[in-house]
Amino acid sequence: MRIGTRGSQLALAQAHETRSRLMEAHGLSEDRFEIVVIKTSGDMIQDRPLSEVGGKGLFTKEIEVALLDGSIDLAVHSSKDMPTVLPEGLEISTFLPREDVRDAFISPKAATLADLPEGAVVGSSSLRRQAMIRRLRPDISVVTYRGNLQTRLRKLEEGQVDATLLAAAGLKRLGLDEVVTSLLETEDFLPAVGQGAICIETRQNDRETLELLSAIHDRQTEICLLAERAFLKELDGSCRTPIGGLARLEGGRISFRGLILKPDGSEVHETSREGDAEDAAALGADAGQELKARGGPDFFAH
Ligand SMILES: NCc1[nH]cc(CCC(=O)O)c1CC(=O)O
Repeated sequence: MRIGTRGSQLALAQAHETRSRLMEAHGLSEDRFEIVVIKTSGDMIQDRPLSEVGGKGLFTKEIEVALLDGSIDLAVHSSKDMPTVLPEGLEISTFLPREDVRDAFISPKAATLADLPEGAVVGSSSLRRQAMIRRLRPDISVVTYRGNLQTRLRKLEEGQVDATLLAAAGLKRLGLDEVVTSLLETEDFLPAVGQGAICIETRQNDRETLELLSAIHDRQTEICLLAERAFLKELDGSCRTPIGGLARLEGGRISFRGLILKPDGSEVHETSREGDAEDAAALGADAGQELKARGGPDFFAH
């Protein structure tokens, strides 16, 4: 079985986690799996914010080509990086149990975002994080900041910025939890849709692979992601719109919160829904439609 992945350290950690879970679930040895590293356009472009190049899909296209032509059998992704519309013939069939969904605050200068001194510089490449920071701390200057996790942490150490925000889940998977200064609670700082959830993309009707994967699938995560991705799909018009969304499942009930922001943080529209787990997708879509209407056309125009 061939497992396709990007070559970043985070992507490799996620591919290894998937392989370990498959080995354990089925009592298979490591040599039954080959990890195939695929370079994507997103990996090759390092000098510009991805939102300027075309955003989502940049980390998946080449991998999806490999899935479709049969050179890999499954592809491991961060749900957060997945477009809401997939190529014909492919599907997200599997979600692993979700990691911590929160954003982590990392700084040698302050314990929390609120404690940063006036005029501090925060590095982030995420439009959502940039807009949320500007909304909470209009005095802070936000600079665009790309590169892999290790590069970003080094820039922080070198003092090029005073703080940065990264997904707690990615840091955990890399064994870098100890760099986290504090965690941003989701009440104040809503994560990206899909944050913390590894998903697996497969060919539709590839029975053998789907059967193998069903043993490691997490239904709870799938339900939450159904709501979040349906929400995102309604708003997807522009990848330059900062969007946050999070669903939680408890006792068969789903609760969802979503928001859209202006990039400068000057305007925000937030909504929430509660309902039956069975209605996850409809509930997310409904929340997305509400925010789309409230934001109006100019909210999404750039
Ligand atoms: N866009 C990059 C990306 N895609 C997924 C993660 C973290 C892992 C996850 O959310 O599952 C990250 C890095 C980050 O946002 O800090």
